[in-house]
Amino acid sequence: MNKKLRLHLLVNETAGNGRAKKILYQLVLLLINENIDFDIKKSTYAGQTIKLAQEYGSNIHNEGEVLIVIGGDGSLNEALNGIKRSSNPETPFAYLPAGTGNDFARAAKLSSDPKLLLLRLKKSLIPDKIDCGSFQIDGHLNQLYYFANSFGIGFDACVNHLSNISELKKILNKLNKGKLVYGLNILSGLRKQDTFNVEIKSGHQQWYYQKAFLVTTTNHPYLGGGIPLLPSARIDNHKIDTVVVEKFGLNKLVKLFINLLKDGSHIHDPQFHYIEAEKITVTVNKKEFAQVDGEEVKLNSFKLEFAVKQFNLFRY
Ligand SMILES: Nc1ncnc2c1ncn2[C@@H]1O[C@H](COP(=O)(O)OP(=O)(O)OP(=O)(O)O)[C@@H](O)[C@H]1O
Repeated sequence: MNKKLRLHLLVNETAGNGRAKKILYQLVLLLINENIDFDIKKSTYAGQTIKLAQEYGSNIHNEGEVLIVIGGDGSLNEALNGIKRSSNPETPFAYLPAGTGNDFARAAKLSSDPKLLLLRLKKSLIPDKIDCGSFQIDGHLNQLYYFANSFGIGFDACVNHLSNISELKKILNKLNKGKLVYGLNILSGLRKQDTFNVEIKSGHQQWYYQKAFLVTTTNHPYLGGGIPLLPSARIDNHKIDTVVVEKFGLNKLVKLFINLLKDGSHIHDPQFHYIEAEKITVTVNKKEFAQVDGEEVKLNSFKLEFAVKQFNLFRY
């Protein structure tokens, strides 16, 4: 017998340039039709989803009560961090992808159809354990942060930065083609991004690269709205992967990009490296562009301790 559902919707209406609003509307119609109790909280500023999810996780809930987060990868990141900071960090939640990139949903094979989510919740309220990454910043070791997708230093973060400030993104977003901006900024990123030294440690092993231009620790294959940087990465193998790519020229970039799209053989290139581990330390002693789950991070240098963790998600 199913428990009576009571759904708490937590929405970033700015996500996906209108997509979150549309999905919220579809879900609400469905809930009214099916006579399912619900309430709605909307984030009114960047960062508020952390607070709202933390409050939710810290309250006691009856069986049948479910938090549903509606938004893009940034909103998912905030909800995950809020739940993990709450007094019940294992609190499960559901996620309806409604952003422009939706990389986590692509990796977890989540649909943005509210009907499918509702069917799942009516069938079972047992959540699934999904990997996420955690990181600590040297000097702030008492605070653990989480990511569902990736933490990137260098090229991908530079492209992410250029895309986020791009006027073109606003226009293309309106045409539902916001993802294109990331592709268009790849060339500008290649010109802008310098190389840097990176030191990586995992267990007793150590690696040192002098001409890195992308260092991304990832929970799954995708970045930038579906680019399969590391096809072998999995969200349920209880490992995270750190990818290091050394600088190369435009000709090689084009060749590698074709291989990446064709069959994933770019990973065999001698300038492409990846390390799979449960724990990994990444050190970059220089200010570089950085992103976590698509949102910009500002740090003057990086000594980051990454680890794989898990969270409870109603997968469907
Ligand atoms: N009311 C708000 N006004 C402005 N920004 C907000 C508001 N609510 C949340 N945000 C911020 O919007 C950021 C981007 O949202 P989100 O990532 O969910 O959507 P997106 O960028 O369209 O999707 P994706 O990251 O999948 O491409 C979030 O990191 C969050 O901090």
